[in-house]
Amino acid sequence: MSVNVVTERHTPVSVTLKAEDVIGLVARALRVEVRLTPKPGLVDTRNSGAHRDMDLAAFERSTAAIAPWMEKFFIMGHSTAKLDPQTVMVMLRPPGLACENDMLQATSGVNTHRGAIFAFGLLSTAIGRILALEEALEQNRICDHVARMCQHIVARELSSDKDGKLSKGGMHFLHYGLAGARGEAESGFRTVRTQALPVYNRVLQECGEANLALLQTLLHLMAWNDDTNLVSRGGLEGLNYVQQEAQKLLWQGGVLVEGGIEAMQQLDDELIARNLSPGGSADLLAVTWFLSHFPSGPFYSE
Ligand SMILES: CC(C)(COP(=O)(O)OP(=O)(O)OC[C@H]1O[C@@H](n2cnc3c(N)ncnc32)[C@H](O)[C@@H]1O)[C@@H](O)C(=O)NCCC(=O)NCCS
Ligand SMILES: Nc1ncnc2c1ncn2[C@@H]1O[C@H](COP(=O)(O)OP(=O)(O)OP(=O)(O)O)[C@@H](O)[C@H]1O
Repeated sequence: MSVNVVTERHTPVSVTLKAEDVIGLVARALRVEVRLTPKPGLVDTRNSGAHRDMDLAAFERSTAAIAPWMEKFFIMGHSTAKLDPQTVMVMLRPPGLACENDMLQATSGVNTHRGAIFAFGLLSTAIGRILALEEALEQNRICDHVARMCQHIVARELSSDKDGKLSKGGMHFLHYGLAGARGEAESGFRTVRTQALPVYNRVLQECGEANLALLQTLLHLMAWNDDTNLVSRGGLEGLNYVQQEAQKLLWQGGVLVEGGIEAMQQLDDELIARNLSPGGSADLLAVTWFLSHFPSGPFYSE
């Protein structure tokens, strides 16, 4: 199957998308995200953000360990294309957990990419499914297939207290109605489609610098994404603080004005001091970069 894939410079090139292309694109998305600097509270080339147990090298090892799994997700999506999408979701759990396990092996037990594995496992499966169904490989269609696979996942996994105790994600949902990574996937990455991709495309077109476009997109994600990582670390107060600070910076022009990069560095220092890390927004930034390589296509209602 031949599709138009857009490079960083947004030059459309015609390629044949195979499993190894998906592995390569996911690995690049994770590396582009972690190396982007300065990211407030997150691991980057400037520092390890608010994380005492991980660094850039751990992210590199983790990326190398999880990228090959994307082929398995892709093949699984391809070979189960005739099955009901919610059945596919059930089948994804064992390889999803095995991939998490490989990540933990590579990082000596540190969670570098749990959220990212969830998002990219679903995206790789959706791409395999779309190719098997001979449908168009477009952003909105890929997200629509993710949404269908994840239908009812929030209600099923976050509303019930299994064995009488709620998970961390379950607590966030019960106390604050925040559905985290599952909610974003069930909505077909709504925050990415409606906030992040439009900002990324606009800034890239206006200034032609991918790094600036990514940093400005990260600020938008931090301003509007209900990141449960921040709630885990700083409660609702921590989430509100990061959203308000990111909104303030955006009002001043974000990284696109003079002094914008220095302001990001200051926010980085602030988040480190408060032990806050917007890991969910970092995951969605990588998803944005990944999806930007596909044509948008028409919108599908849920
Ligand atoms: C859903 C997962 C991520 C469970 O995690 P948890 O209960 O801790 O959920 P929670 O939403 O709190 O956060 C997990 C991670 O998601 C990311 N995240 C947090 N908030 C958001 C958000 N709003 N949007 C996107 N990502 C987010 C962060 O990186 C965070 O560390 C996942 O580990 C899981 O269910 N694994 C089982 C394997 C599986 O079913 N895989 C199938 C697809 S591969
Ligand atoms: N550059 C990055 N720096 C830090 N976290 C990131 C980065 N990119 C993505 N993340 C996401 O952030 C999550 C890790 O955050 P965190 O360490 O707060 O989670 P945790 O293991 O649940 O918490 P804790 O460290 O308090 O036990 C991962 O799931 C990962 O997907």
